[in-house]
Amino acid sequence: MALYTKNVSSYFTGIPSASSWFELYAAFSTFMMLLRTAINDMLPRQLRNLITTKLESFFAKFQSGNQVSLKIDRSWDRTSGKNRNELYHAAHEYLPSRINRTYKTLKVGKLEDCKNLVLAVDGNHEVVDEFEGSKFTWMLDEKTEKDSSKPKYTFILSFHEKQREKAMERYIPHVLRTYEAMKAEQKIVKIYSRSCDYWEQSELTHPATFDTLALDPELKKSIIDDLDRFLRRKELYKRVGKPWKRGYLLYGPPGTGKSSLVAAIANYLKFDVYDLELNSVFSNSDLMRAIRNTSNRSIIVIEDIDCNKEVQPRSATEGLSNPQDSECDKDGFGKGKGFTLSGLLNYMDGLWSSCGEERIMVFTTNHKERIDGALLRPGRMDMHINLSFLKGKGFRVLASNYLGLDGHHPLFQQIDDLLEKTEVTPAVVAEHLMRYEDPHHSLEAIVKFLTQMDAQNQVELQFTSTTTTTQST
Ligand SMILES: Nc1ncnc2c1ncn2[C@@H]1O[C@H](COP(=O)(O)OP(=O)(O)OP(=O)(O)O)[C@@H](O)[C@H]1O
Repeated sequence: MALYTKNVSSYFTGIPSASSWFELYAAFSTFMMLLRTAINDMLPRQLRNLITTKLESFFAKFQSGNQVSLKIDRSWDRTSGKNRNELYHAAHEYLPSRINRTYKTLKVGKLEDCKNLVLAVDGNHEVVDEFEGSKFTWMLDEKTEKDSSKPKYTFILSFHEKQREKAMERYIPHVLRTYEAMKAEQKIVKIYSRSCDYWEQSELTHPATFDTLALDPELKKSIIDDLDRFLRRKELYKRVGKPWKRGYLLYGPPGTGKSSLVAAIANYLKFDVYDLELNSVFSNSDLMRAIRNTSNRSIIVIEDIDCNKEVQPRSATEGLSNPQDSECDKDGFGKGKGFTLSGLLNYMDGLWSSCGEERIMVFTTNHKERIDGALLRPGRMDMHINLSFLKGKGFRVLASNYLGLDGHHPLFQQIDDLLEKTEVTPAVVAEHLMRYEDPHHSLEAIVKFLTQMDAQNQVELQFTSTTTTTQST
């Protein structure tokens, strides 16, 4: 025991004092600072980066056994009909914004219909993203399967298994949130059109806004108010058990601004636009898949709905359907035997409530009277917006847009009077306003054009009344 006590005390007497430790620490810190400065001064940055990368990949080899890999396919499940994988699209947009020194090759392009350069992750190279002190490695994998000519894209997300919880609960939600924020911040409004079974996206470049639309100011205000109210009412829709969606019917002659209004709504709400051509839909299940694969906060546009025989008044198409079609109509969606009005109605009524929120559905037509009454009722088309011929107040907007005339002009009154007497679309007047650079010349040309139209109308009117009188005598 005595021996043990002696040994222990001699052991403690060998330990340096606290001040010695501090001296040692200070010397070590100074040495490290000098070393770091020397390395920074003597080695070029590229060489330093190379050394760091090599060291990282060297140590990574020893950790690969603990790596977890997640596969993020572009399509989730083709058979279920809900195949758009939001996480894939989020990664696609998010990763180019995280390019750092570990990223060596990058796809850069300038698309015809996009304003900015587009960046994309190149297959074969990793992108390492740091989040809360942990590394998450992404890789884009491209495979072409035997029975398909189209390549299949998959993102592989790898991380240390210790980070599993962080990845699932914080990192992936962070990627999705960042993607949503980027979309809102960068104001990238997309337009999607269908190609085969996919929605192909491009940037919506249509510059129309509510400011540039030549519309009656009261109508314009009522549309904006309706949109704002719709956005505010999430809770109300939930409380009353209605799907959070709104349907608009835009009707009026060609060239009165139906497509421009869709673009103005999209630019105002920052909602993506899905341009659904019913002629490319071959069955109810096809229609269901197309609508289900649209994202939240979007506008689904079905243009020229009267041109699709399927949505004309049912009396007009009664003779066309075959027994198989009516069989598949019972549930609204058949087994691919033809697309029907009831398929569309069913979808609008209830089914889409279970998949997605904040949807706006816009139908456009030049002939409202040709549309089946069932489609027109509130709940399906909540607001009917008549886009008509140009009148004085609308003309002021065009004069401001095209000629920069914001105040008064002596010819305005004459133009207003002529517009009251003629039926001319904003598209035609806009076309005339483009012809001259001088505003006064432009307005004179408009006066001349409208006067001619008015005179022609008078002649036609006279001719019609003469013919009617002759017939009756
Ligand atoms: N109300 C409007 N305000 C401003 N510009 C308009 C308006 N209407 C038409 N225009 C001009 O005319 C062009 C064509 O208009 P737009 O395509 O929006 O009409 P539309 O009603 O959708 O026509 P269609 O029925 O043939 O598809 C627009 O690009 C725009 O320049």
